[in-house]
Amino acid sequence: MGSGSFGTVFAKLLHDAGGEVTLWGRRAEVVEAINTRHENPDYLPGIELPAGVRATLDPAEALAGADFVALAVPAQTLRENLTQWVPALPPEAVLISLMKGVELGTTRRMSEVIREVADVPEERVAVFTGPNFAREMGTGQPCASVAACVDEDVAQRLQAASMTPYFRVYTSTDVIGCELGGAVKNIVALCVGVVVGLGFGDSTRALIMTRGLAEISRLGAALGADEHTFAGLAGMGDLIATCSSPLSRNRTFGENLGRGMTLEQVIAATKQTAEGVKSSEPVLELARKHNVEMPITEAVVNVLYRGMPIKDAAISLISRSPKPERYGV
Ligand SMILES: NC(=O)c1ccc[n+]([C@@H]2O[C@H](COP(=O)([O-])OP(=O)(O)OC[C@H]3O[C@@H](n4cnc5c(N)ncnc54)[C@H](O)[C@@H]3O)[C@@H](O)[C@H]2O)c1
Ligand SMILES: O=P(O)(O)OC[C@H](O)CO
Repeated sequence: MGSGSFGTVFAKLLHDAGGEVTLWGRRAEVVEAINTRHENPDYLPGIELPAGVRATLDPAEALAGADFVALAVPAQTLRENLTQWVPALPPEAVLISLMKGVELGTTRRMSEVIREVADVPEERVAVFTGPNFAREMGTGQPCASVAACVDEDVAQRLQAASMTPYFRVYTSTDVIGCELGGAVKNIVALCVGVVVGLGFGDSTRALIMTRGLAEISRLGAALGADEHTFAGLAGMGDLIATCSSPLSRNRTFGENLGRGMTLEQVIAATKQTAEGVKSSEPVLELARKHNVEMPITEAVVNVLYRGMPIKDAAISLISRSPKPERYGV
């Protein structure tokens, strides 16, 4: 459900893994291009989609008879979209979140929004997350991800439905950790982007990534995640990919800010979803509720929403009081 970059490439993956897939899209020209040209020219130009991946504008048609319903809309529109789709959801279908965000206003993770809106038990909600750039997956580059569900059997079913010769899937029952890894790395990538845009090198980048992982782990521990998750694909793996790649929309957003563009200019230049921008405030709110320090997230929020000049935010980070490295973890 959602035919942007990731919804489209996930449909291809499920098809390549042997599934029968129908993709829902909201724009007629995208649906038409997928069905006739086997390409999504707006989001994945140049990537050939299998003829078996069919697209439709009708959510009920896409949902009919589905074993898995994968949700790939922007995190902040999920509640509104899913509310409309609930009457057409097959009663036994597993709902998969592909989204890496936290809801503004409620601080809910995507799986929590899904459970609330669709009124389903946690055993029917899974999360699929890892270091996966749509364009790289779309060209069949070797990649891996994590299929997470509190019910190990459901995680294994999703694993079986998404493994291909080019794509490896691991299972996890740590839904909280997997979701936090995916959502908070976007905020760290925004910060890394700023650092890159300012012209700093790999030492500074490694500093932000490492301390970023420390604050993801602190929040995870406070929310009941398994800290081992953050050393895996959904944690460190995705952090490395997103903070290192020019393909990342979040890193690119930060880089444009670091180069001196105004926030309005960067927003206007960003054509795809950079989840960290809107998720930064709810993540900070979540951290405050649980007495967790997240200085990088706070610096990002200060720059994006509180008018703090980048230079002041940088000084606030580097001049924090001296601490042992394991502080708070
Ligand atoms: N692109 C990637 O490489 C990648 C990888 C892993 C996870 N994700 C996650 O997948 C989710 C979707 O991101 P994406 O990369 O596909 O974004 P995208 O910007 O490429 O596509 C977003 C899609 O949502 C649609 N959309 C926008 N507003 C909508 C609304 N109000 N109602 C319904 N549909 C709407 C757009 O038309 C588009 O089809 C994000 O949470 C992202 O973090 C993306
Ligand atoms: O382009 P980004 O920054 O949304 O990152 C995409 C994926 O989450 C990378 O795993």
